[in-house]
Amino acid sequence: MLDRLAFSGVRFSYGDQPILHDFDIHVGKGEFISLIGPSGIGKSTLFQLVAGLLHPQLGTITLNGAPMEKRLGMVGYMPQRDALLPWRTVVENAALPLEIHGVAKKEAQAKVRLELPRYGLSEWADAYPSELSGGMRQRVSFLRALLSGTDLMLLDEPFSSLDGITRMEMQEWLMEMWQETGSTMLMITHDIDEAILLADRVIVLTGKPIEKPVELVVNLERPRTTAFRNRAEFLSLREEIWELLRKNVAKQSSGREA
Ligand SMILES: Nc1ncnc2c1ncn2[C@@H]1O[C@H](COP(=O)(O)OP(=O)(O)OP(=O)(O)O)[C@@H](O)[C@H]1O
Repeated sequence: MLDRLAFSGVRFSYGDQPILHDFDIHVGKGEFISLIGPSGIGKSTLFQLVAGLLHPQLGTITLNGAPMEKRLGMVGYMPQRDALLPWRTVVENAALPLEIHGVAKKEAQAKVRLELPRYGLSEWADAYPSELSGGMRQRVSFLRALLSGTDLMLLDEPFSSLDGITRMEMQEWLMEMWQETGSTMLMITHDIDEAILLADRVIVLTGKPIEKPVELVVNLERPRTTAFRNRAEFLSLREEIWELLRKNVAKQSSGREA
């Protein structure tokens, strides 16, 4: 089967600061991939390359096996903070990508209203972002990204601004949405437990430039709940990822001292 997304031999640098060197990843259709790595390693740069906002200096990025120059609009993007427009209601915010694609306003908003129940937002259709909780705002943001008409979603630390309890609720909710929609998801997170709980594979990004990402398969059945965190397989994966990250941080700080 064709990869939904593939990086082959990708090289990218900002001036003389190398970020990726001969970088390969392959993401299958419908997979959930978590990307984890230390701050500043290049995770957001990776997303900008996927979205076509940046271009590799060498190598290729393909969607469904085809190299695409213009990928903007072919991926849905959910940022760390919801970036909802404060002067638009829930329905008006979520309908935005449909309107941009030329769907008439009335029709776009009717489509959004049909979706709201499974986002737990039926009662909030005409509310403004300032009236919503953080979790609700992120659900609107997710719906908006999904309505951009693609099944390839980039989630950039989607729950980092939420409190611990809401974050756990949202993780379970996202797993349900992923299973319902069959979307392909790439999620950046700094949270090892979140990375494992949600993903089929965790890709650990280390090194400067990032060269050979370490990929760990999460062999836990689905559906999963946050209680899976206590399982022996989960704990051993967590230890393995932490070891990889710790080694890398230690290497970087000894490099700085040298
Ligand atoms: N437009 C740019 N021009 C020059 N350097 C940049 C640019 N954007 C990012 N960088 C640098 O590239 C490196 C990787 O940045 P990036 O934001 O991709 O990392 P990150 O892993 O997403 O970081 P964080 O986890 O802190 O969000 C950093 O050292 C950053 O300072």
